[in-house]
Amino acid sequence: MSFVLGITGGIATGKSTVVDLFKKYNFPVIDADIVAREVVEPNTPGLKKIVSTFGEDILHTDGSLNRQKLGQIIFADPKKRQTLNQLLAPFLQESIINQINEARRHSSLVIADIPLLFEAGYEKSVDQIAVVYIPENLQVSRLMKRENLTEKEARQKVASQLSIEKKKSQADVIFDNQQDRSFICQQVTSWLKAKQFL
Ligand SMILES: CC(C)(COP(=O)(O)OP(=O)(O)OC[C@H]1O[C@@H](n2cnc3c(N)ncnc32)[C@H](O)[C@@H]1O)[C@@H](O)C(=O)NCCC(=O)NCCS
Ligand SMILES: Nc1ncnc2c1ncn2[C@@H]1O[C@H](COP(=O)(O)OP(=O)(O)OP(=O)(O)O)[C@@H](O)[C@H]1O
Repeated sequence: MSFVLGITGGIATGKSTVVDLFKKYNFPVIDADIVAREVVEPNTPGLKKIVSTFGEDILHTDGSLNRQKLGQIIFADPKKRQTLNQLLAPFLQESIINQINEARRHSSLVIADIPLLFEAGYEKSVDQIAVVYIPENLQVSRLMKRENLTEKEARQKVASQLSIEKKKSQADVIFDNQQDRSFICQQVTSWLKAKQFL
């Protein structure tokens, strides 16, 4: 029986940093952000639904999705964000669950990197949930730095998700990313050893 560890956290709390460590140990990773790109590639039913809801203006001239424009719309408007989430949820869920099941056949440990794990209800699809945690003010400052945003823009993005404190309170495992990368690396390695995956 293989074990599925769901990894989540808030935007810019360090999920990719943690997931990269699992990749270094060669554990398979399902990345929900990649799946979210695949289901809206040109000529997919997902993209057709987006166009029928948000209009042709949401496309680049080559017919691909203008992600920046859609991001600007949905991070500023909770109703439109909910519309997009509901519209994509079935496509995302089918693909994520299929990929998890496929990876389970080849590995004793499967990592599912799902930023919106709690918001989208994937709790039952994984065996344990790890939350990559930093306090909100640090989250805002790392996000501002990474994406060159103003504080207002960064706080708007952070507010579009369940708060990091609520996520932390629902976690089975907490990876604390407030210090340097060697500290988070130690926590991941300890978890792998405790679970006898190393
Ligand atoms: C709005 C979109 C087009 C923006 O694309 P962009 O390339 O700029 O960002 P990217 O996809 O890399 O997402 C970056 C981060 O934004 C956050 N995020 C993405 N979508 C949402 C959302 N609907 N609500 C809250 N936060 C979100 C996540 O933390 C994610 O890791 C894109 O994020 C999208 O299609 N979102 C809806 C799909 C979704 O729910 N993705 C998350 C999978 S769990
Ligand atoms: N321990 C750390 N110390 C300082 N900076 C860090 C640390 N961990 C990550 N960062 C930086 O913080 C930012 C967010 O990290 P990362 O991209 O891993 O987060 P994420 O949760 O995957 O983000 P998103 O979901 O938004 O893609 C990046 O610019 C990264 O370089």
